[in-house]
Amino acid sequence: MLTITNLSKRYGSFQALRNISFAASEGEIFGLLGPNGAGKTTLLRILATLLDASDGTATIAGRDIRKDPEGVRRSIGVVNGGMGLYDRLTGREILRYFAGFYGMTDAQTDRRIDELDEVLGLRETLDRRTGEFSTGMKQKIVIARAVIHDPAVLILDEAASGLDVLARRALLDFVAAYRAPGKLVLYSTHVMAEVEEVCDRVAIIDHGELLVVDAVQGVLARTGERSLERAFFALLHERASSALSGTVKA
Ligand SMILES: Nc1ncnc2c1ncn2[C@@H]1O[C@H](COP(=O)(O)OP(=O)(O)OP(=O)(O)O)[C@@H](O)[C@H]1O
Repeated sequence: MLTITNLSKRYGSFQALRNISFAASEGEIFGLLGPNGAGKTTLLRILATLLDASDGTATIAGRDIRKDPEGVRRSIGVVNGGMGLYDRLTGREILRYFAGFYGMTDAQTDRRIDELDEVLGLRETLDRRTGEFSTGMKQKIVIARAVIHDPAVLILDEAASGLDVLARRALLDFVAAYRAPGKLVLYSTHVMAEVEEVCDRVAIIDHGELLVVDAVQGVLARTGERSLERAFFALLHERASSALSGTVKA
C-alpha cells in the first residue's frame, strides 16, 4: 500500500531526510514518530506530493509520487492540524465544494456525508456556518473533508494538537475505525500515548534518519523498556552516542 525507497530531501545544503526506506501494508495504522525537526512533516509532504524529494521515490496505492502525482492525490486524504475553513460556508457546503474536486455530485456527496455522520456525528455542523463552530466541530469537518472521497490512504500530521480531550478522543476513535482491508492510516505525532493507543507499527525518525520500524511491542522488546516513551529516549540516546563515537573515531 505504501513503499518508500531511498527517499532523501535537502533544503539547500541541509539534509532533512536521508535514505528513508520502509513499507506499510493495507489494514495498518502506521505511526511516524520523532522529535521536533526529525523530518516527519517533510516526509509526509513529499508523500502528499506537496514537496519534491531530492532523491528516491515512493508509491502509494500503486501510484508513484513522481510519475503519477494526480493519482496519488486521489488516493490520499490529509489532515495536518490546520483548519482552513471558509467562515461563511456551512459544513455541508464545504464538503460538497471539496467533493467537487473529486468529481462527486452533490447527491453522491450527501450519501457519503450520511456515512460519515455515523462515525463522526456531523449533524450539528451541516447547516451552520463554520464561523460559528467550536474547535471540535471544525475538526469534524476537517476530518470529513479529508475522507470525503473515501481515500485508500489517510495521512495525519499532528492532527490532535490543540484539541481538547473530547475532540482528541473523537479523532483517535475515527482513526481506529479507519483500519480496514484496503485502507492504510499514516499517523505522525510526537505524542507517544497516541501511538501506543492506535498504531500497529511505528517508524521512528531522528535527524532525518530512520532509526527503527517495528510493531510497538517490538520497539519495547528491542530496548528492554516498558513504555514507548522510555524506548524512544533509549533509541535517540543510542543514536546520539554512536554519532558521537563516530565523530571521535574520525
Ligand atoms: N522549507 C524549509 N527550508 C529549510 N529547512 C527546512 C524547511 N522545512 C523544514 N526544514 C527543516 O527540516 C527539518 C525537518 O523539519 P520537519 O518540519 O520535517 O520536522 P518535523 O519532524 O515535522 O518536526 P515537528 O515535530 O517540529 O513538526 C528541520 O530541521 C526544519 O528546520
